[in-house]
Amino acid sequence: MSETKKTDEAKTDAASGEREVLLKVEGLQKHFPIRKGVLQRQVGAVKAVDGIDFEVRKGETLGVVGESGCGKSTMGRVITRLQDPTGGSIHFEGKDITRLNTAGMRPLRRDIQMIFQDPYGSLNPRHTIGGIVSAPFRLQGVEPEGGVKKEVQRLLELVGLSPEHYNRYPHEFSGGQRQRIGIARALALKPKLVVADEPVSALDVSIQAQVVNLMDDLQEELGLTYVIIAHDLSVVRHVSDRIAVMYLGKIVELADRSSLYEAPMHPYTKALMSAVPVPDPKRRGAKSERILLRGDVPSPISPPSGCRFHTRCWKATEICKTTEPPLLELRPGQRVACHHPENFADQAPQDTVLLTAAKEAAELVSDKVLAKSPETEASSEDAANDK
Ligand SMILES: Nc1ncnc2c1ncn2[C@@H]1O[C@H](COP(=O)(O)OP(=O)(O)OP(=O)(O)O)[C@@H](O)[C@H]1O
Repeated sequence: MSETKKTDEAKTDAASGEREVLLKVEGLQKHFPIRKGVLQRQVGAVKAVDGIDFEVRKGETLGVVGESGCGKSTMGRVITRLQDPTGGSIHFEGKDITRLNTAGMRPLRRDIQMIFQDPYGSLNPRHTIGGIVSAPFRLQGVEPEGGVKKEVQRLLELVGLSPEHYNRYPHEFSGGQRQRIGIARALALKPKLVVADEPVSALDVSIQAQVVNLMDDLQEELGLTYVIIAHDLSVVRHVSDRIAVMYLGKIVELADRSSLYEAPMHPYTKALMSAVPVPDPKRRGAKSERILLRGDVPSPISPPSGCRFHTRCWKATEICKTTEPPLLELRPGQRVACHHPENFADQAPQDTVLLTAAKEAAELVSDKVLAKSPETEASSEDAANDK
């Protein structure tokens, strides 16, 4: 994806001012029960989201990244209350919305909106664009000033479409245009929080940046707050103020964008970052730093003990298998859950013997990466000696 318009400095400046908290999530869980037999007894649960804490401040963009199956979409659906959480709490503008029922949530539906990944599936093909974008007004019984049609046409212009598109049907539009229609619909009621689940991943790479830029411009114009979910960092890297990295239902790192890019601390973050192509010619050697993760994300039905990433991590030692690392603020604005973080002092220096899985994982990591931290270097030597 090409560069988005905003400069790094502008976003960093915006992030640095402490702003009011709009959304606060504590200990959030979403477990899907697995039932079996005639009596449909519960025999287990898919722990899609398994205890996460974060806040979103007014006017900021929080990017949420992680591989497929890490629980990002579930998190998005739970914080917008499209699904009920199993545990934990969600506060919006200081109000506890964790257990609000449909009627209780109705007024909040104006303030919290969601944009979905699939611009083809999320628009009803039998409805005109006018009908689709005006639906929120009908559902909420809102009559905008100047009438619905005028407001819808204004919204279409706002997202870069023509007001003449009002009577057309979704099939007449390209993927990028359809996503603009989805954005117009989400913005109709002037929401305070927009949760966008993979908003551009179904689109052609050439138009991904256009849609992300549009969202960025609209944020400035309308004072929106975003949570943008993506499976890799390339989409969110230029527009996020802060980024949360999710792995198997947990947040493993949460940091200001610049801290995350300059010095990622969780090995999983580092692996995700190494998968993003680097356009900078000065870093031509970067390709050799690519970290390949072995296998898929383990099952969220029975996640690995201790640190959930230990089965794929090249730094994992015994403590990683036995003790879950807490999400700690190791540097201001950078929270990490790791016993052996990158770019920071080892949190369990006494524990140096690598697990077998780590030795195997290390084979997929270039020497350059392993050599970056003295602790890893020592551990990889141990691994080599162990063989
Ligand atoms: N309704 C459901 N019932 C049972 N399991 C579910 C349900 N929804 C999601 N899951 C499971 O929860 C886990 C997390 O899924 P989720 O879609 O939230 O992940 P994700 O990180 O958004 O991945 P993707 O990018 O593929 O959507 C997966 O193992 C998924 O199979």
